[in-house]
Amino acid sequence: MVTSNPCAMAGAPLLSVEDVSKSFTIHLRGGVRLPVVANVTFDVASGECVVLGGPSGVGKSSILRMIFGNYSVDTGRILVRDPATGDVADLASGDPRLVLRLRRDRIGYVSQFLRAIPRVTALDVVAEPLLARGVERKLASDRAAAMLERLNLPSALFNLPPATFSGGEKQRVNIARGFMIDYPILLLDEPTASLDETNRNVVVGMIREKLTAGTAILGIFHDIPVREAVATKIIDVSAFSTRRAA
Ligand SMILES: Nc1ncnc2c1ncn2[C@@H]1O[C@H](COP(=O)(O)OP(=O)(O)OP(=O)(O)O)[C@@H](O)[C@H]1O
Repeated sequence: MVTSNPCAMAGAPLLSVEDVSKSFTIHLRGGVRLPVVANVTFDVASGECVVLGGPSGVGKSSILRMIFGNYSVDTGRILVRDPATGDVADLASGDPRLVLRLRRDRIGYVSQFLRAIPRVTALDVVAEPLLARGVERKLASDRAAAMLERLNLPSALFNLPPATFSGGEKQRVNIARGFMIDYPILLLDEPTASLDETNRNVVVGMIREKLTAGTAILGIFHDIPVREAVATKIIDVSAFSTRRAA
């Protein structure tokens, strides 16, 4: 627990994971079932940065993907609270329209890898979340450029599609995109894994700003200095591992 960071102003949980379990069914192997996690229960409040820890393969990314609605949930609830009204929606209910609405309004997700779309420039990839919310193109582009400059992406790359960028350049485009909107909840899956120290520190600064603004952050950070700089709570996912218990 890092007491010096802004997460100290934690309030009501914006995200509550209650008794969630997940197993995968491998259809190409005769429907064999692979249990991964069970009884996953934790909260993330406004201004808190909860970090999922534990060994490789224990289920950290799977938990993030369930919370973003990429993976279905076998049992349990994923409650997402509206910070303005206090209304609560259960993302685990499996309603695809609800998942899309929560992704648009409440939950941002920075995955480990950028899914580059052919011919779309880095600037447009980053500006897109603003354009989708009706922000005028020039303003969206200016803000995207400022975000990429902050992340030290060379300006010569701004108008190129990221497909041929280095791993760290792609990751910075991905982070810039994920940080353009002030979602109440932000999920971060190893956002600094391919970055050098200078850019890791930039990202730590960006995370701390989000926390000060009241964002509830849930992340995976293998990088120990980054983890120590941002985490208010670390949850060892081994505690929920069905494999360990087996
Ligand atoms: N789509 C899937 N289909 C089948 N099995 C999967 C799928 N996604 C994840 N798994 C399995 O679930 C387990 C947990 O994977 P997960 O990626 O959540 O672990 P992790 O803790 O994030 O690992 P790491 O730290 O190595 O990224 C692994 O054994 C993995 O093979």
